[in-house]
Amino acid sequence: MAIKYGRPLESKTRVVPVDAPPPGDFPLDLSHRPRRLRRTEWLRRMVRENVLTPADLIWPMFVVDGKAARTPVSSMPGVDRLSIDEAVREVERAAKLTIPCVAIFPYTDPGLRDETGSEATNPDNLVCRAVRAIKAAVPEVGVLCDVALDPFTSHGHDGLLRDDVILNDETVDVLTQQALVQAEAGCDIIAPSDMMDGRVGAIRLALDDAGHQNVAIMAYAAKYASAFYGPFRDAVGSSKTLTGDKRTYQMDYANSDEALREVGLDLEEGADMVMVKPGLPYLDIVRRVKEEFGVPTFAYQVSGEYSMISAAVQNGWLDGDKTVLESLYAFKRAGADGILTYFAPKVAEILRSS
Ligand SMILES: NCc1[nH]cc(CCC(=O)O)c1CC(=O)O
Ligand SMILES: [Mg+2]
Repeated sequence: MAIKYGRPLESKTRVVPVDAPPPGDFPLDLSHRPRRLRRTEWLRRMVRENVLTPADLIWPMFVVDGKAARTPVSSMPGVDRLSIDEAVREVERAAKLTIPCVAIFPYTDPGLRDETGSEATNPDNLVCRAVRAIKAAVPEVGVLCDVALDPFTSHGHDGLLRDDVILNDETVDVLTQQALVQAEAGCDIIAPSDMMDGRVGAIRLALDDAGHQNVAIMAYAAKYASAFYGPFRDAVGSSKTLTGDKRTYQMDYANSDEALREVGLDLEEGADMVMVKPGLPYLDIVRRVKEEFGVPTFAYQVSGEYSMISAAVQNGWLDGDKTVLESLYAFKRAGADGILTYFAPKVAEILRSS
């Protein structure tokens, strides 16, 4: 892949200072000169250890009710909420760019949100309608759906809330129904992002009972309670109503061994793939998970990471293409098999043109 940098320093500047020691002291008697392998683009390409391709990308999109509508998410420059017809067009674009999979997140009308997130299990909710339309138009692209109640609850939490406590087992029951309506709509990958205990096993069992043996599960297994999710909550419309934080179910960012226990449990319960989230600040976790389990391991470059880079690019402080490529190569280097990123279409275009 051609990353174009400026001309090499040597060709612009005189390296040897005028009053350098006499030329007889050079060359140094070095046994190793690692720079030899960095000398030219063909050589750098030849020894490159990791490669990023469009097949590494999962493209998250936000859908909204309406027709021919795109509404910008103000805290995510360049990202719009899409009406279903617009989302279908973007998935067609994903197909052309050979992006294998998209992830669909709904902005649920506030009037449809309630205490128990009942819209989550409506077989005709926005997500299910979007999935049906996408699979009908572009069946060759995979569709992943988040399982969690936060886009549907009036309080913005991922689970059922009673006396300020997020109920685990009762929530798992609802999530199982949510997964079923999504699978029924044609979703290929169910991705529980709620961090309730035992939900992967319950969902696997329910999917199998309903004949959905081929629907895969990508567990948000090591999902941390993170401030980097802020812009996403704007996008799905849960930030204004969210009461408190999610630290009783999402992980403490001070922990690392715990991530391995969480991943181990989700795999035992039947997860096909696991995810670490957020992304860049948690590459140590990606590396540990990949080394310990050797299963398909994904990372989510979350909304806050997207917005940080985009804001700096908008200000002219960072070069967008180079920064985005570098950030995604970092995931590959850490051992990720793929990355959920809002930069997916942009990156696929960069990769295609280089
Ligand atoms: N449970 C829902 C969910 N699924 C993905 C994200 C965050 C994604 C992003 O920030 O891009 C969240 C938000 C949260 O847990 O509060
Ligand atoms: Mg867990």
